[in-house]
Amino acid sequence: MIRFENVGLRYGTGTEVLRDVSFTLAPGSYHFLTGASGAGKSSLLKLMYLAHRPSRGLITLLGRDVARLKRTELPALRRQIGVVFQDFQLLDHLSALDNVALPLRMAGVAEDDAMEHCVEILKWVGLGNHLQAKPSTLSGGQQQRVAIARAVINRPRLLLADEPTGNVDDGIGMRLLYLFEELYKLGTTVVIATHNEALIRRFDHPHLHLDQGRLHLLSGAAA
Ligand SMILES: Nc1ncnc2c1ncn2[C@@H]1O[C@H](COP(=O)(O)OP(=O)(O)OP(=O)(O)O)[C@@H](O)[C@H]1O
Repeated sequence: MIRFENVGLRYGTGTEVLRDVSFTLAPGSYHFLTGASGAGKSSLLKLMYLAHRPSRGLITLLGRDVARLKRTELPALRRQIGVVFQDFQLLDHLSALDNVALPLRMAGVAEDDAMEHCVEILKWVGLGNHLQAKPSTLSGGQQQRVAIARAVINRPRLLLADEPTGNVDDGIGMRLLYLFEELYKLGTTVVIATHNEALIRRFDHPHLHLDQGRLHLLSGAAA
């Protein structure tokens, strides 16, 4: 699913923020991505989404060597990936419901089915009373949940989420993790960056742990 070999990333002329990162994620695996603030978690997720190119090393994503990928091939690859980054990238002229429906409409899903599914998922993330709200009228935590609903709605092959429980209380955080768990059970490969030790202790998944730009794989029980 994802293979990194001796990957390094530097921004501009600065020092490397990721160094000699090597790992393989099997299809259908679930990993938490942990590490102190500034350790490089967001940078690693952005490499996995091809929002950044590595300064060195090899990345294979969904069976494709990223270095050989043409720019025109990028959108089709990204449509197989659900992402929740820290800036939620919602479309402000659309309602919460229409933001979540976007991936389904792009995939040609029948409108009635799409609506039913979107309403259901927005209710699950606690936004049943905000279906028609524009993102700018929602709180940060609510916008984050719209972004999460949009990322999971079409059962992506790969789900990447950056601090998805960062702006919500523990009850909603647990619901979100159950949502990711459901997706994982359906075969999605999941990588969740988080600081929330209390929540992730409830789920026994291995950790990709970043420490000063270097990656260590920790088993769920040891993490
Ligand atoms: N666009 C950028 N330009 C320059 N430096 C950057 C950029 N993005 C991140 N960095 C630097 O890269 C390092 C890793 O940042 P990153 O955001 O990946 O860490 P993080 O582990 O996600 O942190 P946090 O938990 O606080 O979100 C930091 O030193 C940061 O200052």
